[in-house]
Amino acid sequence: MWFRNFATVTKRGTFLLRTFPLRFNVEKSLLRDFRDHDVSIRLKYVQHKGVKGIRNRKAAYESISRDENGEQTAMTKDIGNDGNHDESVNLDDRAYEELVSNVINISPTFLSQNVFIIQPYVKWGSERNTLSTPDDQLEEANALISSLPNWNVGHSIKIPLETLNRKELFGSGKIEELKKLLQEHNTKQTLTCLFISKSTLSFAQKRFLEDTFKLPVFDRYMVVIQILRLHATSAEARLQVAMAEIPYLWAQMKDANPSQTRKQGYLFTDTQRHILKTRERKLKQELERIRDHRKLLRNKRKQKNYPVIAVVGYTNAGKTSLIKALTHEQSMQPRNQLFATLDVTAHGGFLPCNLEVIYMDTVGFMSDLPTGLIECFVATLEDAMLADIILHVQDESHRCKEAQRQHVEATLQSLKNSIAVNQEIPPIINVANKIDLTSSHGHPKLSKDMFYVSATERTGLKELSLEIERQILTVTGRRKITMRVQNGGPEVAWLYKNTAVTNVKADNSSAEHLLITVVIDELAMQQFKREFISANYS
Ligand SMILES: Nc1nc2c(ncn2[C@@H]2O[C@H](COP(=O)(O)OP(=O)(O)OP(=O)(O)O)[C@@H](O)[C@H]2O)c(=O)[nH]1
Ligand SMILES: [Mg+2]
Repeated sequence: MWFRNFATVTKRGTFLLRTFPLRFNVEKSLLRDFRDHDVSIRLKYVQHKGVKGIRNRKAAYESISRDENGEQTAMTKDIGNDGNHDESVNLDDRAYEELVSNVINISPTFLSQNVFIIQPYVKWGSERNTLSTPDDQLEEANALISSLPNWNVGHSIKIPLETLNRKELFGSGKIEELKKLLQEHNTKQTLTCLFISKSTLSFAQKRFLEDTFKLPVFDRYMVVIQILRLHATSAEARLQVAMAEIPYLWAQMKDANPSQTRKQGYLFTDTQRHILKTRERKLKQELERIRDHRKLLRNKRKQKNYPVIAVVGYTNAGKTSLIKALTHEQSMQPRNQLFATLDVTAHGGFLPCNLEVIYMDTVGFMSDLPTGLIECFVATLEDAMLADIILHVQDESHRCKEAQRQHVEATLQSLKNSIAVNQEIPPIINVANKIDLTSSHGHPKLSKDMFYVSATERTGLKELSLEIERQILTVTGRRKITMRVQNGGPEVAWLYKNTAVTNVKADNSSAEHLLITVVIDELAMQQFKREFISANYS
């Protein structure tokens, strides 16, 4: 029979429906059907397993750890990137997905959408955004939508409001205005949804707007979550994105007025709350495990004594492109999309003095995102905050570069407080990228506080590398010194093994000696002195 797919006959001749309470309406009709056929039904809630694949992930991480203890050849593996190629993770959870799609319209499949964007803004008073203009905000809203494949901007407008905190967001006058506008732009019924570019809308606001305009309504949180879901490929990123959804779902559930939601066909049951709680707990445990794993990797890097340079900045500023230009790592893929990078990854490179360093690529920042969303990525940004220096990459060609710079600086400050209370922010080198797109291209400005580069045209990189080197040597207590050593002696092999050899030349005063310039830290210096005390170094 057709219902055999989700029902089994028990020994007592009753049916066990393997279904989920969310489908209760469907089940009720099923019940009627079954009653008509005089069959007794016993409903059974089959407990979903929450975050599936957790055991797989444990095995995956154990295998990563095993790998690390084994033979390692490539530098990238050596410096310990997290399980980016871990395909075994499976976050599929039908019950949860159903809850998500009911509550926040997040679609697991990325259907094409023709979007009407509304950018609300406050003209006067304390709620006014002083950092970016409504046009800039609208441009960012457009970029967010364009970051999703098959999502097009049908039309976009700015709407001035007195406050963003009105219960229904828009007053009745504005609602009528918007209805007319929508009619004008939707004569062929091609618009599929509304995007209100505000960090979050309350459950009530969303339902009210959906009822009024007869279209699904998205806020920034929902759009960003869709982008993050799409771009999250590694185990860690997927867990973080999964975690990022939870506070939003809780907030929506808290918002929902039971009588109103029941009327509209949405009812948050205790079972749903239980699903959410279970998933949240499991995700937290998993992320905690990843955090510990990252700590291990960090300690390993520390033991290897590689200086670490964290590359941070606003999304799309060119962080990945800059690392690619500095390391020549061809496999890196910069993309013209917001939140293209969702993992903190390590990439090996060399400074002009030949010192081997690690560049950490990080998740981009963006303004007007709820803190819950950012907090989920905090663990990965921990690596950045504990680096030796930070490169703050800024898009020099962007109209809102100043607002973006301020936003990143403020976020770094707040990260400092939330991650490591006693930790000072590492020294920051400011990098103005994409100068090929500015009028000063060809005549780059010179400033000691800002390094002007083009990652794609590879201009300004030499000066930047020298500054990185200068700062790295200072903060890590390394020195660049020239030693006079026996030609072919054990000192030469020792120096090649334990230091970065910058230059080697013959000693004009003695054919038996070489002058070797190395970058060496204090510990290695002491060891060298102990082993080759008679060596003549200067
Ligand atoms: N013209 C020009 N384009 C650049 C330059 N640097 C990066 N881009 C482009 O800017 C876009 C974003 O570059 P990414 O390197 O992915 O930027 P990102 O900061 O890593 O972005 P997220 O990972 O999304 O935060 C890509 O299309 C790059 O090709 C540059 O110097 N000049
Ligand atoms: Mg990137």
